[in-house]
Amino acid sequence: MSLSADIDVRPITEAEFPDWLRAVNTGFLREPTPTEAELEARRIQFEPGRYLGAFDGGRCVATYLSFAQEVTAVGGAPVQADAVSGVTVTATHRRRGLLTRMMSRDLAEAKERGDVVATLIAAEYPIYGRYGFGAATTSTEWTVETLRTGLDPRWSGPSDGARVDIVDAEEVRKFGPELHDRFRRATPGAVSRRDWWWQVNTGALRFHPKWTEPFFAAYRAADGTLEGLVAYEVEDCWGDGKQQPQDTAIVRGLIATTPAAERALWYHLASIDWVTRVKSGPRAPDDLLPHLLPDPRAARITSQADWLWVRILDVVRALEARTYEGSGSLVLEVNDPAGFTGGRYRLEASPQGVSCVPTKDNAELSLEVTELARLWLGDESAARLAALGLVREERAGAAMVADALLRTSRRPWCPDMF
Ligand SMILES: CC(=O)SCCNC(=O)CCNC(=O)[C@H](O)C(C)(C)COP(=O)(O)OP(=O)(O)OC[C@H]1O[C@@H](n2cnc3c(N)ncnc32)[C@H](O)[C@@H]1OP(=O)(O)O
Repeated sequence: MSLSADIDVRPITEAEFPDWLRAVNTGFLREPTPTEAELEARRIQFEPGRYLGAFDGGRCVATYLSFAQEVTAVGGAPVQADAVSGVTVTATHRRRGLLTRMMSRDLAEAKERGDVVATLIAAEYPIYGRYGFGAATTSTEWTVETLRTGLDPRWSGPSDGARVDIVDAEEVRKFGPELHDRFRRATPGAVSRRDWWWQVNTGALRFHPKWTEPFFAAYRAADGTLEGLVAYEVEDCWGDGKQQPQDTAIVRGLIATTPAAERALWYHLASIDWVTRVKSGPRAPDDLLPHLLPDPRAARITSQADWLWVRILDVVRALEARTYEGSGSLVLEVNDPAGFTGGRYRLEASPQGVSCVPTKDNAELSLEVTELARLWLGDESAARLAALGLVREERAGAAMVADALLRTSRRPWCPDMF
């Protein structure tokens, strides 16, 4: 067995990409050898310096990649993020510190570059807290029993001049990116999508053997403005004796820039003949969906879990990038064992503006950088973290002040997996 120190952790060359991808597939327990189609499709994204590998002898035994992303802060500002993905360590080399070596290197480079945060979607909860990441958004999935919704069974589209139309993948590639840009800039926690995302999700780049073309439906307001898009597939199922269709519509993604678009697209899904069940896919925990239905109990929560994880690399820029609904002042003592952004800061904020500056004043709330990430987008409550012993009030009532400042009227949401 090689010691971890004998294993070289470094950026891969493009020539090493096939071996690296084989290691990714091995780590994610997929068929190891990539097809030519997968190799070509994934190679498009390759960025020298941002793809790390660990090599034992000639073999790639661990993988890690990062790419530039924007995550929307509370209030709509795009924040420069180091998005982390493709993290694997082959089972033969686990628990020897390889992830720690790759992560330490990448976060140091992100800090050096000036990224404000790092982001990822965690495969398992216990992996990333030790590196300063905190779960910053929650994802909820519903299953809707369409026959119970109480919707008018004769519904055939919006009645105010707006339209829902089936559109082709090619059209989606044209208008989707601009619609998504409007959507994500208005949605704290949402992240930017690369052109590659649209290619893969509309079938222009096909490498997954099980990928099938979904249906796309777009919503246009009466004045013609495109305000929503849903991609869904339908699982065909007929009841005993073929007397009753029982199809399930599975939503791959639904984005909308207005509540009217959201309503019309859910009504569309809940009104498709043969479809008796709609699986919503990942939504915000305070999504409008259940309450858009006359009988909200027709929508049942089928899963709820942490989704986007954030690692704050620059406390001042992260806290100054967002807006605040309340007014107040709070001294935070942030502990960052990795040394990127720890310190004592005075946050002064109101709907009119914010300042966050290093201070020598007494701390009022002490917390790890991990917990600050959980609070940053407004999804978590400082009072709850205090009750859990995860933040400490140095002044009585400081957690309540933090909540009045940091919490938001709508919860953040990241619809994407990356
Ligand atoms: C953003 C993404 O890509 S998410 C996908 C993550 N990848 C996977 O889940 C694929 C399967 N798992 C793996 O490949 C590996 O187990 C990894 C990448 C999760 C961990 O890699 P390792 O090299 O084993 O981690 P490393 O040895 O650096 O561990 C550092 C510490 O984290 C702990 N740790 C690592 N993984 C886990 C885990 N899954 N659960 C609990 N603790 C963990 C280790 O025990 C160690 O703790 P210690 O410092 O107290 O001893």
